[in-house]
Amino acid sequence: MANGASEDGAMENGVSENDLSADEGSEDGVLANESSEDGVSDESASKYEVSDEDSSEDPDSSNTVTRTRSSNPGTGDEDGDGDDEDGDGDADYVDVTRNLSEESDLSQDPVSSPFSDSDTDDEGRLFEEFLEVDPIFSDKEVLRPSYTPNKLPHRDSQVNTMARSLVPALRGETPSNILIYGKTGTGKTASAKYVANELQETSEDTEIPCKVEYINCEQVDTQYRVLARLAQEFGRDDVPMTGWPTDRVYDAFFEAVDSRERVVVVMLDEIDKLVEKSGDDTLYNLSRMNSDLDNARVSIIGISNDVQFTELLDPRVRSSLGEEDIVFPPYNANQLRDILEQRSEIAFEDDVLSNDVIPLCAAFAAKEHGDARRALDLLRAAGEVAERSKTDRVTEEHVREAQDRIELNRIVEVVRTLPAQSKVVLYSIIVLAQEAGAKMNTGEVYNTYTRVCSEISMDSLTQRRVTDLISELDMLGVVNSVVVSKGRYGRTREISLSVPVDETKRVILEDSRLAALDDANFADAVQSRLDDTDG
Ligand SMILES: Nc1ncnc2c1ncn2[C@@H]1O[C@H](COP(=O)(O)OP(=O)(O)OP(=O)(O)O)[C@@H](O)[C@H]1O
Repeated sequence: MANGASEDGAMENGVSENDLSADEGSEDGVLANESSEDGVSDESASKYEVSDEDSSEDPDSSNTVTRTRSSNPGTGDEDGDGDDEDGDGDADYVDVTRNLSEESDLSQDPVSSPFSDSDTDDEGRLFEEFLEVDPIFSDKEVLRPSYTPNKLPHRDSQVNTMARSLVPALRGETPSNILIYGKTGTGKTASAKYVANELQETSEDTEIPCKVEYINCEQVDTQYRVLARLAQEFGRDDVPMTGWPTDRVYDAFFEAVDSRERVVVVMLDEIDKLVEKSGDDTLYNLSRMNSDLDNARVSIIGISNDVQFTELLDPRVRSSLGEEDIVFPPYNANQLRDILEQRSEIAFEDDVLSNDVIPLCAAFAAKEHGDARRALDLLRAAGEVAERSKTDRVTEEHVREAQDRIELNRIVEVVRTLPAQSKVVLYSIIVLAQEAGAKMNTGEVYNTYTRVCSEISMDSLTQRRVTDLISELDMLGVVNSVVVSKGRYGRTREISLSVPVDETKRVILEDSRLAALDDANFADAVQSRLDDTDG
């Protein structure tokens, strides 16, 4: 993940050099989770929160970031569709005893190495050079999203609430439906899967078995596919993934599930995707099944990072689905530290992390939105940076470099996926920034934009539309645009670039429609434009 960084691509990251050194007297010191516009300021960074309270109880889950997630424990098949999305096979519970002793042996015993003779030519020394360094990771896989931990610090109350709602299943009764909300990386899936595993294991000793079916609705996103998947899981292998009338698929699932006494919990992760794509029919049908079933009982756990999606539901579905709502608030820096500490004990060799590393990773992730996935990614990336620099210790500098690279990757992705017109607007801003100084106004951008458009024979938009595109670029964090007062000359919008020039330009020019700009020279045009403005 930490690739694609250019030498000059290092960006100002949000936590200052002094952030941690200022914390020496504080045992629990973490960075204050209050950020200035460009990150945690030096001032705020020298104040440390030691509170264990959640930094934010705000369940505002407007964040709709989605990603492919971990696999179903033991199967590697996250959505049950036969694919192993993360390609990790069945790596959810990895063997924590695995270590790199083989590599260490080689590195520590150069005599036994086939390349140990100093007279041998340099060819073949490639790996030896890397092996000479003591390993940093003892098991890197546990830092990846595909690993499901069996302890989840700071999620006791959510886990207990889930368990309380599901315990009737162990008595053969119908458990309440549950809706789980929270922003990305707040442990919703990890907690739900943990509870599901415990439930299934406990039910092995009871008369009536419980089965939890996990479905990721980002992949299985229509009623047909959900029902077909469920029918197949309950033994109806003959149900195709397309082609039957939906009623027939429903009947197949109904009969299969009701063929014996049992309790089935259908866990629909990213449930908002299902509802957005194909409405609430699936939820309606699943939630009214119990009144017709003779032997089996079905309940639903829905997981979403978009709290708004319930507005799309029929009120009957909404009330039946939301019998129990559980909110997963973002983690604060203290909580992320605990999560990282726990994971790092398995992931890293002893004593390779310097003291600042975990607090700094936690502080960066808390400053964004309390995302544990992000914190774990950063810790892993920092370890990889250290590994590449062939040191045997991960330091604060490695974390900062990893953070820069992650941030740069984010920007590259944002720029790459912009529509062509936005890329042209951004390119115009880059041209102006390079030729005429960091700050510019909308008129200057528009004039350069029309020149750029004619250079590549692209229709140009109106100035009003271009102003809208600049605002969108501002929202994406690619440019900074502020309205400044010019006294009696009124107000004007001042625009500047928030991303590294070379890297951004490179990504824009990858777009074949804009590639011709590589050779174009706008310096004269920009200069005459500025002369006009001055005049
Ligand atoms: N309390 C915790 N303890 C240990 N690890 C955690 C905890 N919370 C989250 N994680 C880890 O953080 C990563 C993201 O968690 P998870 O996938 O459960 O988030 P999520 O809320 O479902 O996110 P999304 O909405 O993006 O799907 C996983 O690697 C998970 O193991």
